[in-house]
This record gives sequence, structure tokens and C-alpha cells, in this order.
Amino acid sequence: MPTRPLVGVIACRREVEGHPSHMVTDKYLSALRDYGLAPVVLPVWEDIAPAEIEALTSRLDGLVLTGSHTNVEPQRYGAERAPENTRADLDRDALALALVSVALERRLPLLGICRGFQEINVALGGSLYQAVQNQPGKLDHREPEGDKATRYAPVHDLDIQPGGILSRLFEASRSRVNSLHQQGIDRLADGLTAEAVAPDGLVEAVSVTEAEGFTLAVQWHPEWQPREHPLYDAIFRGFAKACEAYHGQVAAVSA
Ligand SMILES: N[C@@H](CCC(=O)NCCCC(=O)O)C(=O)O
Repeated sequence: MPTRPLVGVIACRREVEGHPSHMVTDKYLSALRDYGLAPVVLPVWEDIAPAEIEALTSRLDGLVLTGSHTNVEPQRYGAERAPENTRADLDRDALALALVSVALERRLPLLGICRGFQEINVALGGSLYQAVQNQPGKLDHREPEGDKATRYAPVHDLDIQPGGILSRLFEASRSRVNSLHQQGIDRLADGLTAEAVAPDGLVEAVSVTEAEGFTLAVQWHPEWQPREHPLYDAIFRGFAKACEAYHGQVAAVSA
């Protein structure tokens, strides 16, 4: 029986019922499952060793860096903490930034979402605005008030740049996306290509320019009801196809 591609999904540290925990919200895992993939949660420890990362990732066919209400430590990109930056996850930072190198070295399909998008930019030498809304000319990209349907509803236009991965996955040059973030890309890392921008010029999707594998990261949340949004659907279809191809290559080599 053909097996589903195994996709590592990074966790966040949370306290659950008084216990330190490693957590991923279901919408990421269910979206991957719905697109024929087998998600597995990757635990996060600040002191994780390279050998542990190797053991956790050596059998994966793809990697997802999820969103989170916590923020990448500003010291990671040489900044002081802004007063608006009140939530951290050092354990998550340690694994996330290491996983970007693992994915690139192994040509492992990599999908970054929201915080994951920001992590890829920082891992490759870029920096972040810690409060986009305080930047002159920038929109307020923060999570809307209301129920989940309201919070994850599309709220701003998106201009998709020609010639990139996203424009190959999705034929239209414009779409509308949800927005649940206070931080955003300030200095785009040298090795990244801007794949889409918001009306205020904020970069909202990137790919790794020289990557030989699928690498796409987006600031919005395509895991929210992807079957109901053509752009989100195109992203998950493209990622799943890349993971299936990687899985097949590994199987062929192992045969
Ligand atoms: N903390 C960062 C990234 C925002 C983010 O990832 N939000 C996710 C919300 C919860 C979820 O849907 O997973 C920022 O504020 O920019």
C-alpha cells in the first residue's frame, strides 16, 4: 500500500493544565491530512541538539513552520525588543531557525505560515518590523476582533509577483487574504524572492531564490478552510505535490 508523505509540523511551547506542552492547533494538521499528507508534530526545546534534529527530520518528506501568537526573539535579527512585543517562544525559535537550514540542505519541501514566514526571513539574515501598524504608510495587519470566521476572513488585497512559485501555482495576479499578524518583514533576506505584496508594500510571500526544492512562505493563513479559497487551495496542492515527489524519490533510492 502506498504510504502518505510524512510532514513535520513544528510545535509551539504552551502550558496546558499546568504542564509544559508542545502544541499545534488542529487546522494546520487537518489541512495537511486533507491534502493526502501525514502530519507529525515536532517537539521544541531550546537546547535541542543537532543529532536530535537529524533524528526528528531524517524520515520526513516535508516541513511546515506554523503560525503562532509568539514572536521571533528580536536579538535573532539584531534588534531591541519593542514594547508591543510581549510574547516569546525561545524553544520554538531554536528549532525553527535550524529547520530552515535542514530543509534547504536536503531540498525538503518547506512551507512557512505567518510566524513560519517570519522565521525563514530571519534564518536567512533578514529582519522584522515588530509592530507593522506603527510604520508610516503601513496598514494595521493585526487580527480582527470577532469569532473565528471573522478573524480568518480575507481583509486585504494581495498582488502576486510574476515569475515566482506562487504565480505558477495560482494563475491570477491578485487575490485577497486574511491577516493575523503584528510583525512583518522589514529587511528581506538576501536569499529570498518576494512572491507577493500587500497594498502597503509589505512583503507577504517569499520563496528561497536558489532553493532546489519547494520553498514557499506566506504571511497569511492558507490552512484556514483552504478548499474554500482558490489561492489557499493552490498552495496546499503545490506543497502536497512537492512532498509526494520527494517521497517518491526517497522510495526509489531505497528500493
Ligand atoms: N506573532 C507573529 C506571527 C503571527 C501569527 O503567526 N499568528 C498566528 C495566529 C494563530 C494561528 O492561526 O496559528 C506576529 O504577530 O506577526
